[in-house]
Amino acid sequence: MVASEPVVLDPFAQATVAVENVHVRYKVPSTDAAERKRRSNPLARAARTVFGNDPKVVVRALSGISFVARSGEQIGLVGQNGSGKSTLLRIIAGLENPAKGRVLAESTPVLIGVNAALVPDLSGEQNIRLGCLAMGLNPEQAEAAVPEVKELAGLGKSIYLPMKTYSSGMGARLRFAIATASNPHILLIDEALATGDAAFKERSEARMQGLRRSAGTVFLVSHAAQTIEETCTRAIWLNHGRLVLDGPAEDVALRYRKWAWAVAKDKPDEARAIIERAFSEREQTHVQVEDPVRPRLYTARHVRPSMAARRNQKSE
Ligand SMILES: Nc1ncnc2c1ncn2[C@@H]1O[C@H](COP(=O)(O)OP(=O)(O)OP(=O)(O)O)[C@@H](O)[C@H]1O
Repeated sequence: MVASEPVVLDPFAQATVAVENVHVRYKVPSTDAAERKRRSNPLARAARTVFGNDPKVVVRALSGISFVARSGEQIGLVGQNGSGKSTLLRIIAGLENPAKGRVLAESTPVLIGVNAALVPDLSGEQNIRLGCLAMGLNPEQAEAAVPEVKELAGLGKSIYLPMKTYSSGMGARLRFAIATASNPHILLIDEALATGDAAFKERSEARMQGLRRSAGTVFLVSHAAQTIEETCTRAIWLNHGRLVLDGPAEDVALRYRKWAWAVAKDKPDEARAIIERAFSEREQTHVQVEDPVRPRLYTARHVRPSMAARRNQKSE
């Protein structure tokens, strides 16, 4: 009997984004008096008193984040305030460089609200054209996208008014509609859906489903575990910049909700136990992207005739 071959599943099949051991640190001034005392020698302390500079502390926004996103996945990022969700989106969008590690994407990721260079003095309609051009559409494509973006934003006559007159929710709706107009393969959304009303939520969810069908990858940051459960296929839970759990959206959202409940009810031991259990059960993803090895090209001056060829030359 012939032993059957082990089946090797390719975890990178249809990969759209690979995040490889990403670390992000910020060096920021701190007014903490204890920090001031602990960190400085008398000379530095005297200099700070004179020049008024606060000592710098390092904030570790992300520590060793690794995962691979694939086509058709809608990935929710959950975690408490300051856990690193927005930082991760900015790193994927290429707006910041990690201190260590790297991100590879198969096409340009579009981050809602930042990539679209909108101008407050222009009307919503003019901003649609501008935003579409900024995302790489040509003038004809931008013009053709206007009606659909207007309809998705659903701002009525306000679309003809300057954007500076919009409420934050109206601005968010327009940004969402513009960002999805270019049919990005990789779409990054930071709480955009939370700002819309019920009708807009329905339309934007339908639009996101359309994007998923067209084999894109959507990242969605939300504090609401329910939003993640309802709209995502997979979820990543971040805590203090570390990846706690990465798995099916329902499973991750359920555990995150239990943890948030324990925190809210002031049960730190229970909350810690939930995090530790999640850490211990987590399957560590090790991402290592192999750079293609370029064949070395030798110029003619490096090509030396073989010994035999040289002997033949001499004997002739
Ligand atoms: N530009 C920056 N300079 C210094 N520190 C920063 C900067 N941006 C983020 N941080 C810090 O990095 C950590 C992660 O912040 P981030 O905004 O990614 O968290 P978040 O999970 O998106 O939070 P929230 O849910 O409140 O939006 C925080 O401690 C924050 O203070």
